[in-house]
Amino acid sequence: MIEVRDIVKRFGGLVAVDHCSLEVGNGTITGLIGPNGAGKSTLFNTIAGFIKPDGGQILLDGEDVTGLSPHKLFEKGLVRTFQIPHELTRMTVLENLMIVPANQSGENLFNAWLRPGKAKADELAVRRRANEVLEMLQLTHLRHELAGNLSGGQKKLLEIGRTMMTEPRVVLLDEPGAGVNRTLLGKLSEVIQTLNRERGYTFCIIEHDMDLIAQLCDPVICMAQGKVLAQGSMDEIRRNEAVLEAYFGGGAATAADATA
Ligand SMILES: Nc1ncnc2c1ncn2[C@@H]1O[C@H](COP(=O)(O)OP(=O)(O)OP(=O)(O)O)[C@@H](O)[C@H]1O
Repeated sequence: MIEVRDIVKRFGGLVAVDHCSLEVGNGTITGLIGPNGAGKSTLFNTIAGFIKPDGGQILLDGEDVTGLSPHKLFEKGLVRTFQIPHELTRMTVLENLMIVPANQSGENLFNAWLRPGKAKADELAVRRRANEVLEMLQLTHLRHELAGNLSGGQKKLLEIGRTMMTEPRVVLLDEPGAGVNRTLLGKLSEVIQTLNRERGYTFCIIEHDMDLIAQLCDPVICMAQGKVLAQGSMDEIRRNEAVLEAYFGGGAATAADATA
């Protein structure tokens, strides 16, 4: 689904992504791990169009999409989740979902005036979709709550919910488990797995919580110093010497420690 070919990204003299090549297979939940500063977020932002690479190519389903804007990539079905922006924290959970669909003709004042019936029908369809998403995320009881009042885990669910309003093909998730309690983490994994199995979403997930990665992801790709160091199942990654070296710099730790 995504092919990263020889991507390079420099910040001044620092090479954050260094001739990195990897693939995210269609229908997979691919994990991206690696020590701090390995270049994971920079690569993510490059794939999602927020950063222009200094070299290399990104292919989406075989099409060269290198350098396209996030907006164009979004239209092509590639979405990167973000923290709920500050302005949206003062809107309700339901409103946060309803403002996502870009092509809702009701948004256009002229359209609403010329074709009020169509705008109304679109709004109803979006509302129905938003309610389905809330149901699936078990957030229905919070639909009129301000997004800013949600817990960290509920906000993460809402971030994923916002991607579900547009039926994307690939979702890039940056640390979905960060700051989320165990109960909601279970819910979050369940939602990701359901979207993957039942709706065919492909996921690429950056995560430091190795339990979550082990539970969700196959394959797992480990980056270090801007490059891919190893790829395989979580079991293979746990046993990989180069991965250990990257995490511990040759210390006496075991592979289990590196990925625990
Ligand atoms: N905007 C920027 N300007 C300058 N340097 C940057 C910028 N963004 C990232 N870097 C540097 O690029 C390198 C890779 O950073 P990146 O955030 O991609 O790593 P990461 O693997 O996501 O790390 P972490 O797991 O800690 O989030 C780091 O050395 C970082 O300091």
